[in-house]
Amino acid sequence: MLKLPSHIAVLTSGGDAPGMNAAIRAVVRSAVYYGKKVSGVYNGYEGLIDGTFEELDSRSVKYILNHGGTFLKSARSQRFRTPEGRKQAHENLVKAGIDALIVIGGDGSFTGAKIFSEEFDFQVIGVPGTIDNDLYGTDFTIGFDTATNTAIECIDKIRDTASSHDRLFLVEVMGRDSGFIALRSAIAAGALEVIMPENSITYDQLYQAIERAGQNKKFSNIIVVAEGNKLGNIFEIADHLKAKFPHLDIKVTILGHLQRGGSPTVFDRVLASKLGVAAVEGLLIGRNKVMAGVMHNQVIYTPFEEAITRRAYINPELIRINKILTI
Ligand SMILES: Nc1ncnc2c1ncn2[C@@H]1O[C@H](COP(=O)(O)OP(=O)(O)O)[C@@H](O)[C@H]1O
Ligand SMILES: O=P(O)(O)OC[C@H]1O[C@](O)(COP(=O)(O)O)[C@@H](O)[C@@H]1O
Ligand SMILES: [Mg+2]
Repeated sequence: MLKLPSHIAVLTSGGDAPGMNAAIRAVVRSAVYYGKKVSGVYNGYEGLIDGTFEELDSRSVKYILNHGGTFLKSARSQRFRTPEGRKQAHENLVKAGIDALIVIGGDGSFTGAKIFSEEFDFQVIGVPGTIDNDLYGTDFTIGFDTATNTAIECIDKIRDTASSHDRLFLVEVMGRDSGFIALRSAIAAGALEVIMPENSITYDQLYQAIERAGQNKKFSNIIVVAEGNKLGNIFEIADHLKAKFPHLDIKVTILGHLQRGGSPTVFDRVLASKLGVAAVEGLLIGRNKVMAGVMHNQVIYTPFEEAITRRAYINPELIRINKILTI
C-alpha cells in the first residue's frame, strides 16, 4: 500500500539559478494547497546534515517570485557524498517528521538524491534548476533563459565597442560541461563562431572563419567561448589568434558569475511555477526518484538515472542555422 507524504521538505543545491525562488514558492504554495506540511532546508544538503529546517507557510514565500538566487541558499556538500553524512541527514528528516523531499538543482544534486533515496527508501523528486540546461528529460532547465538573456545583454554592449574599434572579442560564457548557453547566445548575438564542448572546432576552422569575415568586410567580430570547451583556455585561444593575425585587435571578456544573477525572465518564472507544482503533485501520486521536466510543453517525470546519465543534446539545427547566418 502506497504511503503518501504528509510533510514535504524542499532544498536548493549546486549552482544557484534565477528562478529557484519561484520554484520554492510553487512547491510551498502547492503543498499548502493540498493540505500538506512543508519545510524549507537551508544550505542544500549541508542543511539536511545540520538539521537547519524551517516550517514554511504560503506567506513565507511572498515577494520572492521575482528575485534571483535562492532564499534557502545553496551549497556544494562534501559531507553528503559520504554514507555518514547521508545517515545524519536521514535521521534529521525522520526526527522532524518529514517523509518526502524535493531537490531543486542539477545533475550532481540528483545523483546525490538518487543515492539517498535508495539507501533509506525515502521519497524524492527533483526539479531541474541550473543555468547550464544540461539535463536530459526537460527541454529547458530553470535559470537557462535568464542566464542567456543576461549574456546577450552583455554581448550586445561588447558589440558596440567592438564595432567602434573594429575589434575581435572572445567572450567566455558559463557551461562547465555543455555549450547550451554558448550556442544560444551566439545565435542571438550574431557571433562569428562558437567554441563549445559539443563541437570539435579546430584552429584551422577558426582561422578560416576569421579570414572569411575579413574578405566579407566584417570588421567587428564576436566569438563565443563556452567555459568547458575542448580547444583550451580562452586566453590560450586568444594568444593563438593573435599570433596568426597580428594586425587584429583581439580582446577577451569573461562574463562569469553575473550570468547566474538577476531577476528571472517570464519564461523562467512560468517554468519554475509549473515544475514546482508538478513536483508536489508527483509526490502525491507516489512518484519517486524522478525529475519533473517539461518536454514539448508537457510535464513529464524522468527517472533520476536517465536524467543524470543520458546526455541532453544540443539541437544540431541551431548549429546549422548559426553557420548560415554568420556568412
Ligand atoms: N555522487 C554523489 N553522491 C552524493 N552526493 C552527491 C554526488 N554528486 C553530487 N552530490 C551532491 O550534490 C551537490 C551538488 O552537485 P553539483 O554537481 O555541485 O551541482 P549541480 O546539482 O548543480 O550539478 C554536491 O555538492 C554534493 O553534495
Ligand atoms: O559557482 P561556482 O561554484 O564557481 O560554479 C561554477 C559552475 O556553476 C555553473 O554555473 C552551473 O553548474 P551546476 O548547475 O552544475 O552547478 C557552471 O556553468 C559553472 O561552471
Ligand atoms: Mg551540474
